[in-house]
Amino acid sequence: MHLLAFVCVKMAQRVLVADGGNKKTSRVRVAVRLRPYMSKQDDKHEGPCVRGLDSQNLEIVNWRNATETVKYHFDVFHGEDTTQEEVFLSSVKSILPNILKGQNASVFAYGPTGAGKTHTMLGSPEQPGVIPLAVEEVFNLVRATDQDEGWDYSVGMSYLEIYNEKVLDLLSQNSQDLPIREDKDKNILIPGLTHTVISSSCDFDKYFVPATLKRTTASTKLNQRSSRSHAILLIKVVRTQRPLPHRQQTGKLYLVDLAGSEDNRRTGNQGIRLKESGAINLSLFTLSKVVDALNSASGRVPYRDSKLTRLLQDSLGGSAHSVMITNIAPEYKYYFDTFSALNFAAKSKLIVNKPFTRETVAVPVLPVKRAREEQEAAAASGNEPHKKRRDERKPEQDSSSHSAHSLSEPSMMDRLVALEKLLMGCKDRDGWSVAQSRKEIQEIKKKQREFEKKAALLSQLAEEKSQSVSPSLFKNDSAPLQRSQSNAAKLSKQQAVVQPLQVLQPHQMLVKKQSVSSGMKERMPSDLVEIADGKENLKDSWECQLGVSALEQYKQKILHILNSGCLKELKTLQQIGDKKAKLILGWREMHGQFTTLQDLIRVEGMTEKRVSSFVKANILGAIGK
Ligand SMILES: Nc1ncnc2c1ncn2[C@@H]1O[C@H](COP(=O)(O)OP(=O)(O)OP(=O)(O)O)[C@@H](O)[C@H]1O
Repeated sequence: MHLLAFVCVKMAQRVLVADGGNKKTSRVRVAVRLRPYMSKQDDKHEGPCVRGLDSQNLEIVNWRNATETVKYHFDVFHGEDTTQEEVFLSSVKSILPNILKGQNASVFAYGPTGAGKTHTMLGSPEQPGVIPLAVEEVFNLVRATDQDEGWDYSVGMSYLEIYNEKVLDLLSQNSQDLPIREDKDKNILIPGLTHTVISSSCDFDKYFVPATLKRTTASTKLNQRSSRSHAILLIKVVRTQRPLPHRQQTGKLYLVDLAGSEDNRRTGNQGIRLKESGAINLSLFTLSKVVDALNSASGRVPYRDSKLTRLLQDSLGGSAHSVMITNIAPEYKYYFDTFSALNFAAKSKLIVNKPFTRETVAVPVLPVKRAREEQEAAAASGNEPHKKRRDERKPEQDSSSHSAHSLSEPSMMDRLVALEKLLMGCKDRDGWSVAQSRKEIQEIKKKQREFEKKAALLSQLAEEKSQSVSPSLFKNDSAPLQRSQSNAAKLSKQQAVVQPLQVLQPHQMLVKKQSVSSGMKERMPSDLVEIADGKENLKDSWECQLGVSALEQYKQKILHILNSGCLKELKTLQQIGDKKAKLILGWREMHGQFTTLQDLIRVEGMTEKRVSSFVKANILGAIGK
């Protein structure tokens, strides 16, 4: 053999074979699973607030008008009686063959805490969930391949959790926070993450079961064994062709059990639980922003804003065949979480991925090329030169325009970490300058504008869709979905719905006691009045004295600031500090406008009492001015 040829063969490298021309699109498939009704979760015996209509449709009571329902349409609806096997067969099984062809696939469970995500993904020995069933199916598929086609298969696994924004290896004894990197082909890599080759589903259990026991869980008021982290299991199938040039295809399957979105008023979280909850909600908030950005085709998708979205980059708007299973609970105490989860699921089904096969072949390369590729491989594994590492921190899009700022300005991640500190009530304000704050608000406002544009588009689409849906689709012979009659009176008070102020006509009220004195406070005493019908509705008499229309005008003014105010304007409101103003901006970005002041109850940290006090302080403050 010629010496040069020998060197070249010795230097053979696996290079990527692009098949970009074959890219087909694949919409994210969205399934919704309703957990069975649990009477112990319904201490007020109100019955369910949501129910299935058929295999794709469901309805939930409309919180604005309890006599109406809001209907949703998904790829699949799994009712309360659906078995684990049925969920697997109808939502997951069909995407698995793709990973044997070198394509990526992902299944992730989303939903409020206690709604059944872990049950769906993990299950129990008696009722195995998506993870054990999918792993078994992968081995079945490998066994069923035709040996004569000349491919060898190898299956491996990695397993990690994202806990308090740290990536921890569940297959390692002493895991540190692991870095996330992206190679030149946009593959997300975690240098240092354990990859274990497995030969059967029994072999899988050997590693998976003890690792799962290490996952961070804790008891909250809503779930005795609540997952406090996002768990991501990666099953990697590598197939290598026996004859030269040894083509190699790698398919990855991500099985994700997300931590539940949480309302800390109901979970009773405090201390460490509250801190975990802040991290969970922040990453789920970023997930929602990613979905919004993908739907609005707005250019930059904020994948890098949380570790979760960075790792799910390929599943949402990337190259994976993705299935999202949204778990919901039927009891009224989950009502608003269920409503948000359904809205998130509805917008996720608009996302389109572009799956394709990533293949490498062994080809001879010249030493100079090898040197460059080695550099790139080093970059991916984190051992690159200093300059390269700095480049990696650039935002995903438009790197040229950002690079000039990269040295002087903190990254989005840094600012989010600072925001996270604030959300967690940490007093450390280092690196949180006015300029940064302002810049962040600009970004939030920009996102808000995009959101509004998208909301208009979505409502237009929804309208078009509702016109095109045949009436029989929502045909429903069952009795209307309503709260149990015996509790209806109490319930109107528990829902975040304000009774129209007109019902509080002065002639209907009996003044129980009234203080007589002068001055601002005395003009608006907080004495109690009783509604003539003898019900428990007690109202501050300052509201009565103000008159219905004046009161409504003040409320509308406050609502206007809540819906359109920037950070500074929000902070002009009584009882709204920096932290609360940011939470309001965040809520607006996720859910749009507040319909009534009572909607504020849905903002983290706001209780019914705080909302009342906020309304009172602001109206009295405005009158006093
Ligand atoms: N489809 C179902 N059938 C029977 N029981 C269920 C079902 N879904 C959930 N459960 C039960 O409901 C409880 C809460 O479920 P699970 O722990 O899976 O919720 P989760 O969404 O993972 O909550 P978290 O986010 O707090 O971890 C568990 O006791 C679980 O066994």
